[in-house]
This record gives sequence, structure tokens and C-alpha cells, in this order.
Amino acid sequence: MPSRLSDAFRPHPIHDFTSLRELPDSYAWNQRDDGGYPSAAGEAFATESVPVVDLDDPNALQSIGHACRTWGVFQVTNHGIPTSLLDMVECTCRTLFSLPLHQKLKAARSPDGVSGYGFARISSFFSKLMWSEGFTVVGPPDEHFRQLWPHGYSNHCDVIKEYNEEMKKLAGTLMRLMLGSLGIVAKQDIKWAGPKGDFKEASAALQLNHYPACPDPDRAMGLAAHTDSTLLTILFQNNTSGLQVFKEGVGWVTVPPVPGRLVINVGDLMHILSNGSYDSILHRAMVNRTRHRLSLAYLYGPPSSVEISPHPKLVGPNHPPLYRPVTWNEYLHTKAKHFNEALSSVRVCVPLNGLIDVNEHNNSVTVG
Ligand SMILES: C=C1C[C@]23C[C@H]1CC[C@H]2[C@@]12CCC[C@@](C)(C(=O)O1)[C@H]2[C@@H]3C(=O)O
Ligand SMILES: O=C(O)CCC(=O)C(=O)O
Ligand SMILES: [Fe+2]
Repeated sequence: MPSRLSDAFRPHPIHDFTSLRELPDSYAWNQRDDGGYPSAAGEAFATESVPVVDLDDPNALQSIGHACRTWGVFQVTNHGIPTSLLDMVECTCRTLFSLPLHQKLKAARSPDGVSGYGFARISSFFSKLMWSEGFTVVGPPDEHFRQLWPHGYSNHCDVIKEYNEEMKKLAGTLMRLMLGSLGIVAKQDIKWAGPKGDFKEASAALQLNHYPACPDPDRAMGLAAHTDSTLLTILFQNNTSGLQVFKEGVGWVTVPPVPGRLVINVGDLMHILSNGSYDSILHRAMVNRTRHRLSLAYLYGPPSSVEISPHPKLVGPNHPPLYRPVTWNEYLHTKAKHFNEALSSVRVCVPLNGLIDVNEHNNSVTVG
């Protein structure tokens, strides 16, 4: 067992960074370290804010379409997720990350696995370390949770299962609205949406993130800038701000947590499915000097056997398909290899004499 754990974390020595009084150099980022995205004047005086859509509003479909075209991210209210469930899942997160490191490592993500405790996967693309820890849940959490809490894990399992079920329903609703705004009717136009158009066969991963209070937050990075490899992501953040989204021409815009709101990100697979009409949103998480922060990302995608490609309704003589078909597993691999170049690596090249695509394929991780 110990050799498996040290394998999982070989690239980054395991130490309890949460109790450090000073920021070690290995955690001190400068702008170049995070991809060098310009911090436009907007950052300090951001006048723009991420759209808010009331899901009970009869115009929700139009508002969501507009938000997806202009931002690639929006917040929702009246989403139907009970506050009590959000409180409970936050409590499970808090309890999990409060465990001593040696206990959390009993549920460490294995080198080739997707579920379990670990530091940011995308760390390998950066020379600096991120000020965060995470726990990924794919499928039932029971086995890992039993390692964490030998006694009394079942309540935490129930909370996660209920949260996943509620998220799945909400994700189905959001899919119908996001696609509806492109003229795509889920139950007619998307085979895997099923006869009721409820996307029952969809897959998902739940990512719990913890950003401890940090002695030097201006130089630290919670989670570096990335887009999600999903169709869409539903993000819950506790009462501490940290999420920022990048808007072209504006710069980094903070999405402050507001009770009752959830943040919806357009992911890379939605960008592909919409044939580029919706952009996936580049986002990152900053950290705080005095407060620790929790977030939960519900990463939503198609069933593992389904290939996502630009929808035929959005393709025509003047609108060639911009991307080749990919399954979620294949795309996750591409992301793990090419990180923020993953989308361009599945893009179709358009030479003068027709369409060809240039790609490497490989397959194996299973999310489902
Ligand atoms: C289903 C997913 C989506 C994953 C991989 C796998 C489980 C965890 C997800 C995240 C969560 C944190 C950012 C990200 C970039 C990461 O490193 O892990 C995400 C990644 C992706 O969107 O590619
Ligand atoms: O913590 C956040 O606000 C962002 C988390 C995130 O982007 C992710 O888990 O993919
Ligand atoms: Fe993300």
C-alpha cells in the first residue's frame, strides 16, 4: 500500500501545506506561471458581472442562450436544489478536509484512477504548486469514504448520493435550455437524451475542492486557469469568494458567492457540440488570507460510449464542422496530455481541397 500512495504523489512531495506560516517559493506564482493571461484594466474595476438567470423566468431559455454566447458562464437562481442539501454537502466537505493528512491519504487517488483524494491533477503542467487539495467522486463514494471514516461513513455517502441525483436532474434541465436556445430539441435531436429528453444516461464526476487560508494569497494560486472538459459544470461555492472567469477584453472577473446561486460553466464538449457557438469558459480559483474556501464542481458529460460532435443542425455548407467526434474518455485523455491545447488538438483542419482532421487518438480512463 505505501508504495502505491507514494507513486500517486511522486511528482509533488506530500507535506501538510495547510499549516505553513509563510509561502514557500514552490507555491509563489507570478503572472507568467499561470499562462500569462493579460490582466486587463477590468480586473481592478470590473464593471461587468457574470449574468444571473432565474430558472423560473419564462425567458430563461433566451437569457441562457445569450449568456452562453457572450460569456460561457452564468449563475442560476430558483434551481430547485434545497438549501438544506447544500448545507449538508458543505458540511461533508468540511469534515472530509478537516481530517489529518495521513487519514485523507488512506483514500488517495491511485495513479491511474479518477476517484479519491489528491492535489490538483493539472499540477504537472505548471512549475509552481497550487494552494488546494481535492477529492474526486465518480460513482458511489462508499469504498473511499469507509477508508476516511471507518465508523459513520454512511451518512456522508447518503449526502453525496442525494446531491449527485439532484445535480443530475438540474443538469438535464440546463442541457434542454442550453441546447433549446440553439434550436436543438433534446428528445428529438439528441439520441442519448432518451425518449423523454431527460439525459438519464449521462455521466458525471463530483470534485470537492478545499483552499485553505493562505499566508500570502496575492502570490498563491488555488487552482490554475483551465476550462472544464465537460458539457457543463455546476459549481457550488461556500461563502468565501475565489472563483474568477476570464472574459476577452475585460480580464479576470470575480464571481462572488451569493447564497442560493449556483454557477454554470460551459465546458469544452458543449463548445464542440454547439460547433463553436458557445465558448467554454476559462476560470481559476484564488485563495484568501484568513478564510478557507470550499467548492463543489459537478462535472457533467455524455455516457461513456457516446461520441460528441458538432450537431448536424448547426452544420451546413457555410458552417463546416469545426471538431471531429470524440468520446468523453478520449477527450479527458487529450486534456490530460495537452491541457489547455486539448480543444485545438481535436479541431478539424480545413485545407483548400476539403476537410481532413489531424489527430492522435487514445482511450482508457472511464468516467461513468
Ligand atoms: C471528469 C473529470 C473532469 C476533470 C477530470 C475528471 C475528474 C476531475 C475533473 C477536474 C476538476 C478540476 C479541474 C480539472 C481540469 C482537473 O484537473 O480535474 C477537471 C478535469 C477536466 O475538466 O478535464
Ligand atoms: O473552486 C472553484 O471555484 C473552481 C473549481 C473548478 O474550477 C473545478 O473544480 O473544476
Ligand atoms: Fe473547473
